[in-house]
Amino acid sequence: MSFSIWGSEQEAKPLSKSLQSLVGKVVGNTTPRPAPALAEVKISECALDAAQLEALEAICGAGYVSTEREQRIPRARGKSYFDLLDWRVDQVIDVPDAVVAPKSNEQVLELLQWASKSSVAVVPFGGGTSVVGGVSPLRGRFNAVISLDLTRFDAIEDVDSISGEATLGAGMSGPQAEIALAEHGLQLGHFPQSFPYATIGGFAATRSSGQNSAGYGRFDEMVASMEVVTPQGIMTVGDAAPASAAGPDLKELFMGSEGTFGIITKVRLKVHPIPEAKAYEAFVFPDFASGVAAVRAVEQHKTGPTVIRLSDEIESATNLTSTDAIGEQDTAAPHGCLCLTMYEGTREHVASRHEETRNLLLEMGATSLGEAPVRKWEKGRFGAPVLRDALLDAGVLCETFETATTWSNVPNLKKAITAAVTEALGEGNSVALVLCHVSHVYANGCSLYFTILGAQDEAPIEQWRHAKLSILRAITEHNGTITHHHAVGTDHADFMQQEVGQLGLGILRAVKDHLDPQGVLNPGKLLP
Ligand SMILES: Cc1cc2nc3c(=O)[nH]c(=O)nc-3n(C[C@H](O)[C@H](O)[C@H](O)COP(=O)(O)OP(=O)(O)OC[C@H]3O[C@@H](n4cnc5c(N)ncnc54)[C@H](O)[C@@H]3O)c2cc1C
Repeated sequence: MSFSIWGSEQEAKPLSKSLQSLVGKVVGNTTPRPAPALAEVKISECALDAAQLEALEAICGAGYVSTEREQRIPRARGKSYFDLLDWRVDQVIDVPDAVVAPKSNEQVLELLQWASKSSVAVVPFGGGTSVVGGVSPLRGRFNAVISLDLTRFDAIEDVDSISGEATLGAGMSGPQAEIALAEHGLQLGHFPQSFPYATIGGFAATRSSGQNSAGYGRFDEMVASMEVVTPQGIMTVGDAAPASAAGPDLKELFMGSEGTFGIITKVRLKVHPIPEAKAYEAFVFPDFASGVAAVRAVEQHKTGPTVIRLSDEIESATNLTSTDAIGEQDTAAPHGCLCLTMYEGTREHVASRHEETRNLLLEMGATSLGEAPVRKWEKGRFGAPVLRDALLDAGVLCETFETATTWSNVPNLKKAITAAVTEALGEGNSVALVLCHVSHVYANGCSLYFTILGAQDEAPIEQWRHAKLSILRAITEHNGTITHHHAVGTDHADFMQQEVGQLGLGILRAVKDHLDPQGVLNPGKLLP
């Protein structure tokens, strides 16, 4: 993946005519702010001396410690709007002093113990798709910082197809994992939009949730156990048995710990047979409220779609679910809210789940649009983020964020967030287009995922920081979570006390102090 954009340069796409016209209408004139070439980026000096680099090489092996720009620059930022803007604003970028790639638990342990003795911070790096500042190379109170790349944990260790479990290396990307499992007729079914680049370890470290979560659950629900290396030792967390009552579940401590408690090196996952059949159907609802009521009914009656998503009126009208047609008049759902559903499983199950879900949705006010809109969405679903790069190059403010709440609070929270972002950007005369959808559902509530488009002002980082603060305040004041699946990183850390309370924060700090007494693991992330 290229350092300053989503995906590779070959995947980059110019803005389509329809998207240009949408931007022109909503945002007005903008000043282009293109990303620099790698050779033009100004970076921080390497703070490690020759003896330290030698020590690192003795641990990881020759060729697995690098201080080259080509290695350090791509590991300096994730893929949030802040991260992508950082490259586009002329400044010296703080990059990790070295990139190291250990290959075994023993090497990781030795590395963490060396870092603890040598006052060097360690930032675990999976796919680098964090959108919350999770991989930023913060030094904290240390002299130097290294990026610990998990790439060499890339093997499928063992597969128990009778029990439906497989152990995967934490550095395997989404596609690597699915290809390896497919050889055994198995599938994980975790498809976040970052699937092409994000890794198994990253999914666990951030409690990721994929687009098929209605069918297969969140990533944390797929984890049976994990191998974790901390400066204090190597451990396996989670149950060898399918369930256990032996006290609190320790794997929960590491899920969502964002590299601050330990390095996840292997994950034992619950997997299932590759589905035999699929079915698709899209619907339109007259408004968001009736759509939300219907999606809730589907989840509470457990009629069983694998994917269910509902766009609000503005997202439906801008055609956001169809990458190549964003901004075109949506002929499928011109007035109303688009709802996409997909079903996977055996032929009989797919047929019965589809029928039961469709009957319920129709009863609750939906009109069927057939299968074409869902097929289009499925085809383009990993491609949309590429468009953000073109928008940023053109000087457009474009970011996404998410939260979750109970069904009864959905209207209240959506209204509060929309008002907060519109007001915050409006103060600087940047009109904001606020799009929203529901894409992860639970019996008691759902996530709300927002996409924002606006005009960048002359200080775009400060502009978005101000807006983001207003959004987080609106979320915490209106009973949302600060993150449903993007995690905390640096961007949400100041709101962790509101999220878990002072006592809760104390528990997390006590765990950190026990496992990482010198505090070298990912300083500045998760914990304020
Ligand atoms: C375009 C785009 C779309 C996205 N869509 C989704 C989505 O649909 N659903 C979703 O959940 N998220 C999504 N994300 C967010 C991101 O992809 C997830 O947070 C993902 O789980 C990160 O995985 P990664 O391997 O890239 O981790 P990284 O970005 O490398 O790291 C994330 C955090 O985890 C830590 N970490 C990484 N690996 C390990 C490890 N092995 N052990 C300990 N700590 C580790 C890092 O230090 C960092 O703090 C999206 C991001 C982008 C850019």
